[in-house]
Amino acid sequence: MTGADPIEIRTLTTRDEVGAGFRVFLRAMIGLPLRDVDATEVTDPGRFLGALEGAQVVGSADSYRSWLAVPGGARVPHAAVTHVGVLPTHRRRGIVTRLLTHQLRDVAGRGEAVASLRASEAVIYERFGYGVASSARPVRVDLHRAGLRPEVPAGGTVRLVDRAVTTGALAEIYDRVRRTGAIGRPAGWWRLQEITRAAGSVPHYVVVHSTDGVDDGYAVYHPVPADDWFTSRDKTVTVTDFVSLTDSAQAGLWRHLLSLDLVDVLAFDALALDDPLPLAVTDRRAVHLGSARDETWLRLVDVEAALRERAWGDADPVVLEVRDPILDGNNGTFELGPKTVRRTDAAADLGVDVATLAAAYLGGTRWRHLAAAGRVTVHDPDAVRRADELFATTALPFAGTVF
Ligand SMILES: CC(=O)SCCNC(=O)CCNC(=O)[C@H](O)C(C)(C)COP(=O)(O)OP(=O)(O)OC[C@H]1O[C@@H](n2cnc3c(N)ncnc32)[C@H](O)[C@@H]1OP(=O)(O)O
Repeated sequence: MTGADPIEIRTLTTRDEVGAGFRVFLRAMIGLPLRDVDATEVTDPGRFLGALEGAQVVGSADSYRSWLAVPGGARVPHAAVTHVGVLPTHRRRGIVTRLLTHQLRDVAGRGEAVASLRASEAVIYERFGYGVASSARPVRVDLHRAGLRPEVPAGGTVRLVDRAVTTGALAEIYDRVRRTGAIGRPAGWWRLQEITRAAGSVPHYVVVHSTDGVDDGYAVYHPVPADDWFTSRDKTVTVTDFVSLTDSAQAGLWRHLLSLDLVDVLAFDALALDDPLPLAVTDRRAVHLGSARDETWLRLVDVEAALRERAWGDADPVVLEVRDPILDGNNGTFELGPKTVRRTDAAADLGVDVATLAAAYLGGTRWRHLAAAGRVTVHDPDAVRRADELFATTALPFAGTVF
């Protein structure tokens, strides 16, 4: 065995192996509850990668097949990367490097043009070509001070839904989401929500909104356990999932949540940085905006395909040189314009690594800011302005899904 590589990277195939991979992730994360879950129920078959030392799984990297909504509304085939972990006994030996490199090639082979993840730490994933493409922030609303302004639309009707019948109804609404940055939620994701809620002692409530008889939004919320909910003067309700397909649904759901009796504080886990809620209340200081944090870490797995899928603003073309140290097929120079995306031999106006391009791809990061940070090689200063116009979007990207 001298010289043999003791670590093998491969797809975990059996139920036992996938379970072992899932437990490696939970152990690596330390603080996540060690749930007694059948991992095959909450993962996509054939996508869970393991690092094996003999028969023992010591590292994990998984993904779901999904889609990503890109500027212009197209949905690009997407790998939602998750369950990445290496046992504390096996760290800093290059295991996750091998897993994530293997995974990127696997995702490319499946024809998925992009991958994204939520990062436990901000220093892990850039080396693998991921960049921060969307941000989010928590928001708290003081319900004793916040009232909706009279101009806010009335909204439609809201009904409380029994938890037992929710997943199908919510998935049907969610599947119509078009916002840039939204991702498809696979069956395993929905199943994990059900299992997590069922395992806890905290009640979860679901309200569905309809406009003219058509369901167009929903919210999932739960009380934050207080020592004594009955007498607490700081009763907080947290909204974990807020989906509105229309302005009517957004307003109707606000109306419901802001008028809950008993509740002192309404907390949203994560809202887009440009969410209009602060604009809709009479007392602006009743809405406390938390710190922005990275949300989508995006990887362009097939740069050319990803660039072709998104819509562009109106500006003269930019010639962009892209460097990708892992997926060689992405290296090259591309002409980008409202009517063209093509490889070219022309001299580049700007040069970036693939992670920096991912940060700009959904319109959530400005080229002039990236250039100011030294992350763009600028051959033609005017191209920075043109790139900002080409990549601009009306709304900031936001996913609103943790996986
Ligand atoms: C999408 C998700 O699932 S997010 C959850 C990610 N998982 C976790 O955070 C669980 C806890 N952490 C872990 O399991 C591991 O530390 C991992 C998975 C983050 C890294 O695994 P390792 O096998 O130790 O990484 P590996 O040895 O391949 O390191 C590659 C490089 O990244 C660096 N690196 C890896 N993790 C970290 C970290 N947490 N902080 C700083 N640097 C890191 C290494 O120093 C190394 O740098 P180098 O190439 O310059 O030497």
